[in-house]
Amino acid sequence: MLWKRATAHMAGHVAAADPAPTALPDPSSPHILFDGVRKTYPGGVEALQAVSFAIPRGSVFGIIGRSGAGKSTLLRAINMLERPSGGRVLVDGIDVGGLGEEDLVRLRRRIGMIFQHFNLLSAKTVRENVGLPLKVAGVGAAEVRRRVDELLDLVGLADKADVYPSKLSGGQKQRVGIARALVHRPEILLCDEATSALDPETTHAILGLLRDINATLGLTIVLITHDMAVIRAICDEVMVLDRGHRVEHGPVWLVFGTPQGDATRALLRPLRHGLPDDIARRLQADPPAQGGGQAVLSLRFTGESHPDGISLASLLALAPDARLLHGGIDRIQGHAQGDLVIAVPVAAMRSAAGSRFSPDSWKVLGYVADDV
Ligand SMILES: Nc1ncnc2c1ncn2[C@@H]1O[C@H](COP(=O)(O)OP(=O)(O)OP(=O)(O)O)[C@@H](O)[C@H]1O
Repeated sequence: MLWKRATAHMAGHVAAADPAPTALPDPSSPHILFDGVRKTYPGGVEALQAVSFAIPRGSVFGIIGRSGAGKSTLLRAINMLERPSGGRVLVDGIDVGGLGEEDLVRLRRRIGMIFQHFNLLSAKTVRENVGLPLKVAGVGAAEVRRRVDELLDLVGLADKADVYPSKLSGGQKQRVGIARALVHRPEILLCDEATSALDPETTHAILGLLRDINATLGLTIVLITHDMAVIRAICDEVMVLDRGHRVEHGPVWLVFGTPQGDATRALLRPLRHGLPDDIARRLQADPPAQGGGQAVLSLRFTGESHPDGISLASLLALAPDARLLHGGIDRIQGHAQGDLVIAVPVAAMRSAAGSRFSPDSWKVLGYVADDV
């Protein structure tokens, strides 16, 4: 089905140099499967320690972890740029570690790859950069031109075909990288920190392009990043890697809403709405002895009990005088989740505690004597 969709979209035939799959894969089987994959580098660094997980066909799958977690090693094991020391990587059920030279070349044509620093040849034009892998594969000049034109159109660079990379912005360079990665009509696209060198607006545009490509061509996209905002923007599932271990894996909304491990919580911290510094400085552990004052509460919504959003009426029912100080609710994969910091008069706390309104969790952060 994938090949049908890709071919229909690009409105062309598959050139002789393209690898042709012998049978259509079962759409419900994992596209890529890691089975106890280990990697020990010379010198004894254990970069991957018995990592097992599956990547669904046609998904956008994110692998996240801190620097040195083993992300690149894991990504590069999919096309055997990095050979595992143990375990297996299966692509369409085939153990890619057991492939001979020719089959490996074929496999690598089915797996496109883009990089943080684009890896373009500065002495070649955009057209030449994109067409080079086809030329190397022995595809005729007319077919190369036709295919390159299609791809430049797809990535929005039709007017830059004869320009050299030095005249392009970072985002345009990455678009060239994406076009080049798609020349063999791959079924899988690997993205190695593809947006790390780009500004936020360009990152947004490139992530949008990747999502479009995933939807239009049906490619499975596997990306590595250290930025949870990238995962939130385009991934269906995320796997968290820490010191070579798989520590968490699931749908993005679930991992964001209910992170299980310290590594995941640390990666999510920049996206959470914690207590603002100016309020933190004024917080006291107990209510003012003279009476009055405000309790500062943190409410957490994981997306499980209020997936359709947080009712304002129920917030008011919590305490009519409650004030929203800080916070945010995101909608991820149809689940409303986030954190709200509110102030409630201490006198109203008893009724707040008895309210029927229930965030997924809440706690009293402390008290302030006066209005915040
Ligand atoms: N060729 C190599 N030889 C020896 N050690 C290596 C080699 N490549 C990677 N490592 C080590 O393996 C571990 C995992 O590296 P890897 O590049 O996979 O991590 P990463 O999560 O991609 O990191 P980053 O986000 O910094 O790129 C690190 O401790 C790294 O120093």
